[in-house]
Formats: sequence, C-alpha cells, structure tokens
Amino acid sequence: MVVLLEQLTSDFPGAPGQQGPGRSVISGPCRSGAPNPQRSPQMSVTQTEKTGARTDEAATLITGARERIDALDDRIIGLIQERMAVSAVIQESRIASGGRRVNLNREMEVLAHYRDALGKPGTALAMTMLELCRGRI
Ligand SMILES: C=C(O[C@@H]1C=C(C(=O)O)C=C[C@H]1O)C(=O)O
Repeated sequence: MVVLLEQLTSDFPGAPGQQGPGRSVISGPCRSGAPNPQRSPQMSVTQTEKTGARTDEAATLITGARERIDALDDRIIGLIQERMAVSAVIQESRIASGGRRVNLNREMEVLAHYRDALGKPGTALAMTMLELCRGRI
C-alpha cells in the first residue's frame, strides 16, 4: 500500500518534477535493472523506494523535507482541532440562546477568506473544515 501511494503521489505523469525544465531524465541501465551509477552502495533500497529519488543527495533532501511536512501537518491538525473546539462553543451558545447551529452569512465570510488566500481549492478546503466544525448540512 505504501508503494502504491508513492506511485500515485510522485510517479504519475503530472506530478511535480515530472515535466518541465530542470528535470533530470533517468534512462539506460537504471531502467533495465543494471546498477545505477548515481546511487551509492550506502544508500538503502528502502530509502530510494520511499522517496522516489535517484540519488543520495535527493533522497536525503526529501527525507528531511518530509520530516518538516510531518511536523507541519501535526501543527495543522492541532489547529483544526482547536478551531473545532472554539466553533463548538459558539454553536452551543447560539443553540442555548434559541438560535440555530449554522450561520450561513458567517460561513460565506469564512469561505471568501480562504478563497482570497488560496484560490478555488481554498474554497473546497474551507468547506471541508466547516463540515468538520459543524457537521454536514
Ligand atoms: C462558529 C460559528 O458557527 C458555525 C460554524 C462556523 C465555523 O466553524 O466557522 C461558521 C458559521 C456557523 O455555521 C459562527 O457562527 O461563528
């Protein structure tokens, strides 16, 4: 499954780095199973398979950058959980006062905020986040 995900996310034709200037084309012996002259013996097959890199240098860079991404994702998830808790306080207060859980005018403001910052995918991200915070409507 891990290998499949790796292929899906980094080896499909439209993946970042698959096209355009600066992409090094690997051909010849590497593809036919013969030893890759760019890959040193110290580099474990596991690391190259995990990163999709063809050189030690790229594998090291990718491994370090992925650790940063994992740390960022942990913080993003923590912030989303914090947002869910704050949103719940608002919703419970409004419901207790006799109002409704959902306030569409406010949700439009949130959607516009994300769209202005991140473009069209920002809207989709905000919709998912709103669903996490108030459930499906
Ligand atoms: C948190 C609120 O309640 C609901 C949840 C929202 C959110 O999580 O951003 C926005 C609007 C409401 O549907 C609010 O009104 O501010």
